[in-house]
Amino acid sequence: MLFHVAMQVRLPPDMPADRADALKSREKAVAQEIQRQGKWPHLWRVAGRYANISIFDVADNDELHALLSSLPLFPYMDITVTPLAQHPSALPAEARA
Ligand SMILES: O=C(O)C[C@H]1C=CC(=O)O1
Repeated sequence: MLFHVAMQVRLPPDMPADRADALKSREKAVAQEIQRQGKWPHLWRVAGRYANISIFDVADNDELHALLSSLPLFPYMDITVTPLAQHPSALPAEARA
């Protein structure tokens, strides 16, 4: 199942820089491991914001929740999930230029 996921990071302004840096470093390692597993095929920065737009490819809602809640920044993110379904006008990838 594909999910569109929008994450807005909101670190507390008074969080010490070394704590924030450690969280971001751990976040990167976990995010890249999930990508290596093929479960996070798109990760895009939203220009001008500490936010991303992602596509997750997972078995079900429970797996998505497990992955999102495993992210070290999870307590500091507002996350909006949109389940994706097939569009009847969408060409299969192999039919596109
Ligand atoms: O920076 C972000 O958008 C938040 C989070 C998502 C992946 C990652 O490495 O950090």
